[in-house]
Amino acid sequence: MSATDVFAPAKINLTLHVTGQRDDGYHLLDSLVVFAPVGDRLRLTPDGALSLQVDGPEAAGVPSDGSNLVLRAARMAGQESGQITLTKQLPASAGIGGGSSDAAAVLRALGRDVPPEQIAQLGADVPMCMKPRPQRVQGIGEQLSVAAIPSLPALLVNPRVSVPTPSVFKALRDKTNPPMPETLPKFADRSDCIDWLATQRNDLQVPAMMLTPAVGVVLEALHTLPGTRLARMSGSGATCFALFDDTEAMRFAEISLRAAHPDWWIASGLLGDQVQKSAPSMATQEA
Ligand SMILES: C[C@@](CO)(OP(=O)(O)O)[C@H](O)COP(=O)(O)OP(=O)(O)OC[C@H]1O[C@@H](n2ccc(N)nc2=O)[C@H](O)[C@@H]1O
Ligand SMILES: Nc1ncnc2c1ncn2[C@@H]1O[C@H](COP(=O)(O)OP(=O)(O)O)[C@@H](O)[C@H]1O
Repeated sequence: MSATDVFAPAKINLTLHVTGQRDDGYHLLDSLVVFAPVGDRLRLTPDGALSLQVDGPEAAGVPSDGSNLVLRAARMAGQESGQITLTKQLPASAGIGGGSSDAAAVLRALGRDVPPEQIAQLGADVPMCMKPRPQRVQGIGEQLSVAAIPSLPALLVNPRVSVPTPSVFKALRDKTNPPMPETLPKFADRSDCIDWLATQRNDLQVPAMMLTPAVGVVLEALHTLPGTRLARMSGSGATCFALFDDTEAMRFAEISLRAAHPDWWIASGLLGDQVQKSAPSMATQEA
């Protein structure tokens, strides 16, 4: 039998409003999420007992045992056989949901009906990664509604410092912040969308910068690039994104950033575009 290849795109929180906290400690969110054409790749081969091999430029430190979300998702779907190779292109613990997107990609590839409540047990980010398209995410990550977002030329930048999500939530002082408007605006065009995004927030950005000063260094570098319209952190960090008016401005800024910071993980491409299953167009560079 032949192998199945799946693409697990990076998740970007264009906004991330923390609007409350549940009794169990989980935080209520209101977030606009898009996906990028950069991501991990998975190959599922149907022979032998269920096993996982992790390779690729970002594999270091990613577990290949039963704690990997890929194996947890496969077992949850009732899969007992087959070799899975996970090629990590996304840095781990980076606020771009790498592990969650990997888990969702396996569930998509296996095509079994797993109840949404079970999928959410893999992680708050996994439900939104099941259908990688622009969406508004509420609750603790389980309430999803499709959103209309124009494609956004972006740089994604990680200073190669991992940030544990629980510590960032813990460091957030005010847990109850305003949500996004009940009805999202209808964007006339890309520029209109970026203008509106600039009025919104990532409430985890300040606590992440306090815990990890490198986040502030990245944001400063992105703000000073030519053509940056908006720079913000994604998720709990440390990956940040910068948005541009067009792909030319994005590429120009990318060249300058790569020259200044050859040690950072940098990717570029159109966020929110229909993510291609097998032919991602985002360029990445290894350190
Ligand atoms: C912050 C976000 C925003 O999209 O992204 P990342 O930074 O992980 O990419 C997510 O909510 C993260 O989702 P995920 O990383 O899957 O979370 P989980 O594994 O379920 O939870 C990790 C820890 O984050 C905290 N957590 C997570 C989600 C949430 N709504 N409230 C929380 O307080 C809890 O401390 C939890 O123990
Ligand atoms: N497939 C996977 N890819 C990356 N990390 C994984 C995976 N499975 C489990 N993990 C563990 O999950 C943690 C969070 O990883 P990740 O999903 O990349 O974080 P984030 O959502 O912040 O980007 C890592 O520290 C790693 O130990």
